[in-house]
Amino acid sequence: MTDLPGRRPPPSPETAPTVREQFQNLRLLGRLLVQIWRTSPAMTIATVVLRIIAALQPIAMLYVGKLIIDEVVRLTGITAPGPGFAEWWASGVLYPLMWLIIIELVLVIGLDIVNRAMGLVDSILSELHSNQMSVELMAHAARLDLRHFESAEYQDRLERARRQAAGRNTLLSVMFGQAQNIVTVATLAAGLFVYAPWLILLLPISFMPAVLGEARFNQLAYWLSRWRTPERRELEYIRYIGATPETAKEIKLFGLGGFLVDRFRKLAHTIFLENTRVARQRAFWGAIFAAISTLTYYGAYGFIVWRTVTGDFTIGDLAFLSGSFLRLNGLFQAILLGFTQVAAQSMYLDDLFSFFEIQPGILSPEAPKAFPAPIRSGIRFENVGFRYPDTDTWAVRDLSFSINAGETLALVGENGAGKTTIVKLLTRLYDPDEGRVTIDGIDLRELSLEDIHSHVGVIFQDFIRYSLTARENIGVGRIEAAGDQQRIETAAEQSLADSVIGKLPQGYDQQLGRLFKQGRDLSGGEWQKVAIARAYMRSADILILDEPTAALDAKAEAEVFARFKSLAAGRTALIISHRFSTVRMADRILVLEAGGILEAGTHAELVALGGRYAELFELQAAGYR
Ligand SMILES: Nc1ncnc2c1ncn2[C@@H]1O[C@H](COP(=O)(O)OP(=O)(O)OP(=O)(O)O)[C@@H](O)[C@H]1O
Repeated sequence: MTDLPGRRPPPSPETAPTVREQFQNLRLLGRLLVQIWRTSPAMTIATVVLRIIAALQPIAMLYVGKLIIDEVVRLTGITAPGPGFAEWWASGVLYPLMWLIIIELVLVIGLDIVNRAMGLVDSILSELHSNQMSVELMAHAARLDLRHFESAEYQDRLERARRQAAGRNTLLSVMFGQAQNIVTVATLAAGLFVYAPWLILLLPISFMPAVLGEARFNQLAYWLSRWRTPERRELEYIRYIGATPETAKEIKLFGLGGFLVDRFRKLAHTIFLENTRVARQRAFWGAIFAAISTLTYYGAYGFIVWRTVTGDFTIGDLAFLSGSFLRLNGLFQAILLGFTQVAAQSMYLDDLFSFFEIQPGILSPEAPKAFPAPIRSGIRFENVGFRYPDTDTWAVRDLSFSINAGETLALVGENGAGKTTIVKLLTRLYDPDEGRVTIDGIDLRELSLEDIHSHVGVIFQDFIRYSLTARENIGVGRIEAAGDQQRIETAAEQSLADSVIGKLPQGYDQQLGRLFKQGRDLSGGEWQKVAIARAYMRSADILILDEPTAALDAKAEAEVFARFKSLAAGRTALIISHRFSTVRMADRILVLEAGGILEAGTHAELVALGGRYAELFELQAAGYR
């Protein structure tokens, strides 16, 4: 289907859910209704009441219409009270007709008012609901594990759920409109039943084929769209890398603009072709099914006309019955369309609700132990083994070491040796598959996550450059203290970010990043100083710096670490760095290789050992000679 590498063929209809499964999806509407009710009970009641009023209007109109016609027919049969309108009026025979016309007028004006009020209530309710959904979605996503965010499958589900949260606005009015139409149909059908019961039987014949046909196409369209989620995310991604300040430099210099446009065009076109194929089939079968229902209508119409000719029905009855049959037919079309929309959208609702069913696996225990502050003995990794989900190689295995209380430990090792993984295990972003990590003998899994996070200050190598003000960029390190200027300034001094902020035209109020107007970008090293200040916002017992100084110049790094050492005095600290000038300042150094420990000791001991550390140190030192 596509000439792009690695692309999958579209799904075959056999793998798609059956019509029955699709009907089952309708039960999700119940959940949706509960949510809508929760959004605003008053608005929900208002829309229901308005719709009941609107639903009864058609039968009332038709019946008044019938009475008017019958009255006119009756009046044509009586002896005229006089030649002019004045005589007719004075005789009083026109009064019933006048009242009937006034009632019809009130019904028409009333419906208009009800419809407008309904539109207003629906639009308010659906916006409120959509906002609430987005908030609940963000809140739920925030509870999930890092594992979820690092998996493509989860990203697909999140993307589908997001689309649903934002795009389900019409579902609400369609669903309520459906209920309204069904009430109208019931009243009209009851009227029809009184005159010609078996006509009712014709109705299902006229609309069933269309319902089933539409249901099938909906499900195809849904399946296609679901199947294409990875491609849609890829489209988003291509669009993103093609037009952001972060990527512009490289895209321009490598001349990748054309390549990206081409890739986007091909992918978008493939999706377009598949969608139009379904749309074309749907249009064709839709026309056939519509013709079936029209034929049925005219069959019934012929029957009613015949019964009127034979005198079984009055002219008013004819108007009432043909009008109500015509409306029923129109309503069935509307219900059909609404049903297909509701059924289609309820499938998408599954995407939304099933996202809420994803549960985090890393949770605080029911009765967490108290965090051992201050730490007395230290942190221990005991035979720790860990594999990333969906991989079969161990990122770390049989790992045992300790970081003594108050000690600064450095981790060194080649790329992929497992350094960042150790940090993720130590902060319980992941749980080990084997062994355990303890603080003062307490397994991390016995502590509350909040405690762990508030006692550990971490800055990762891929820290976030928040497009917020300088103050907020530091304040987010301890969100409860984000308004504490004194604390922010102290953290900035400790990380040397104060000199960076001092040079900004608006100081701490300066918007950083290039995303927003008046934003000011910083150099890589300057961003790092700001990020390190975030770690200092916490009076954390454990400080972790995962290669945060890579972009700092040599002088700045020496200074940052001198401060780090003095601040870390008494605190337990872990640093990861590829620079030996930094590493040698640590109290003890672990050399990692392929997820295990190769060597351990102080700088002097390791150099004396003449092993891997000595070799790597020598290599780097030689570069400076
Ligand atoms: N989210 C992930 N999913 C699957 N594998 C991963 C993931 N993150 C890391 N790995 C793998 O786990 C191993 C250890 O990675 P880790 O990030 O701990 O290395 P590191 O020592 O910090 O490397 P670097 O010096 O490059 O930062 C590597 O083989 C890596 O490919």
